[in-house]
Amino acid sequence: MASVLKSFKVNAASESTATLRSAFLSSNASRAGSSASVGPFTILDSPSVWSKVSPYLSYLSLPSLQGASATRTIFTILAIVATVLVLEQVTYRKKKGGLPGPKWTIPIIGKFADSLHPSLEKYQAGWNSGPLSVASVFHIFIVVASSTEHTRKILNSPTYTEPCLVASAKKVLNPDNWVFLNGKAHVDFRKGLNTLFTRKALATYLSIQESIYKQHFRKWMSDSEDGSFRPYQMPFRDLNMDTSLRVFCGDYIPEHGAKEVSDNYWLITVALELVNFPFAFPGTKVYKAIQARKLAMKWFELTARESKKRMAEGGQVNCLTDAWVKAMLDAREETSNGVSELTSEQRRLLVRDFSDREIAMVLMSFLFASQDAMSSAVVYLFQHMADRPDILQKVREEQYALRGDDLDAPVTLDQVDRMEYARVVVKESLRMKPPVIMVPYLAHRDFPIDDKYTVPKGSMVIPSFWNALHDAEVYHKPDEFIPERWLDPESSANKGVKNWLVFGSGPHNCIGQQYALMHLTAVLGAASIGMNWEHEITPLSEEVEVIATIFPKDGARMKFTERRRPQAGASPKEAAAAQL
Ligand code: HEM
Repeated sequence: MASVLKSFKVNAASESTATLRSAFLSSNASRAGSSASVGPFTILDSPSVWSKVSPYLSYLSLPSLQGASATRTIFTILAIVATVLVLEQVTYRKKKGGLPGPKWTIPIIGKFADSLHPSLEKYQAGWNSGPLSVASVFHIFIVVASSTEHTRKILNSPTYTEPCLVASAKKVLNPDNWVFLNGKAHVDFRKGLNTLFTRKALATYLSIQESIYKQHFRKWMSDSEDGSFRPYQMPFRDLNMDTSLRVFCGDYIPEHGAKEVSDNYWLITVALELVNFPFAFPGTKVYKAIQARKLAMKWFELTARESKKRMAEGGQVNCLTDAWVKAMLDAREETSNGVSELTSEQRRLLVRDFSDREIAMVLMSFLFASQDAMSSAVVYLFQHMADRPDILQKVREEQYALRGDDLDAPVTLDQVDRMEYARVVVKESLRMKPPVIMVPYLAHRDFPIDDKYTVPKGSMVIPSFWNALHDAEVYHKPDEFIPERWLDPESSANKGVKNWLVFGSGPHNCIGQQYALMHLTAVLGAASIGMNWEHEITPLSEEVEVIATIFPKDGARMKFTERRRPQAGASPKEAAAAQL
């Protein structure tokens, strides 16, 4: 989402934290300046402090306060504050009902301190405390769901819930971006985008992808020439960014434009935090993210403009934007000719003229939704494979069998479809380490989530996927990497489709999932025959860092070398087993 598009990152902005900290420190400092050794009552009672406070009261036109004795005023203020604090606790306890969670909420900030250092362990403690648990951060009442049933119910109850992005997302993405639509408007818009993920469209994207993978593989191998291990989290991210930009925009964006978008995109990732400085003042993370979005939008609008021109001239579809523009042109033409295979509904959705800006905003939403999730998925895919050479060997065997003698021939979508083993490896990797562990939704009305508890209107309600994807009843030995569990159609894993929540569920489920699975399978296939790679296992390799999505805490330290071609006449099994 972004990360994760809707990924709930409870990691506060460092500058907002800094602001809070400095506000706190400066308030302490001023107290220290007036009378460090006395308690707060005495501080505020002291004439020097009162002389500072009084002009502000007069500015606020509070004559009654000016006239009253300082002590009475202070007690009045304290009584109001105490009432507000008691009310806060009473409201929290009422909303909490009998659910697990802190008995009392820390005044005003709630679990904010915890949210500064999110960790999988802390989340797990909450998920394991019950199918529903609660917390509060800055008066936002949060209900976290950890069971498959509750999670699915939240995702599939659009009359009660809607996705709610972190506050900064609207500023970063533009409030009129389609991802903020709900209900029928959302369903309609989304139907129009389905045309971007048809088999025909995916085949076009695949032809772009492989050459980009190979460029990155070459770089990783050359960087590893000195034999040292390096963290590969960012290089994996770069591979995804390059692939996404070329798949979405083809060659409409020049090399330097793609670099500009890629270099600046990180500013967007880091601004997607639950708590950010509320105003996008220059220098803040949100401000920087908005500049990064403007820059990306400039290139995406250029893509839309140029694609419209080229497609109108009968050009070939070379990227996702072309596929969309062509579908719009075809729908319009077929409608005017009266011959169309499209349903009237499809025509209605496609014939409308999408402006360059609207197209650019969709591209922006795709990049935003995919970049962090895909990066996390690729990191863990390479890490799992390096840690399980026996499984990588089976992946290779399948690749050698499918590709035959010509390992340089471009891979086809039909071949990717037949990469059955690589596909289950990808599926297992996503199950073990789901890139998106939860997505924040908002209860826009009282939401009876089960027969015992109703989520109060206005609460944040967070479906989380980890427990569903590690449910021992569905996934035998859930913490072991067993791709074979997916090979038997009768296995509990295959029968437990309701637990497969990697891409969410319901009206907002991931629109890009077919493309994501195809991309991950193709990357794995190409890497397995082109490279050997090793992972330096450190004490932090299995520790999970939550940065919108999840990453190994040591940044995935790896090195890559070229994998030579197998000997002529070697069987796929021999080729896969050989040290090449
Ligand atoms: C491994 C990669 C990916 C993962 C794990 C992932 C996961 C998710 C999840 C969990 C959601 C929220 C679902 C819900 O609320 O029910 C989501 C939504 C979304 N994803 Fe993905 N995603 C991935 C890749 C992609 C890609 C490649 C694209 C675009 C090309 C994409 C576009 C979107 C969009 C646009 C939404 C919002 C859909 C809507 O609101 O209707 N995602 N994704």
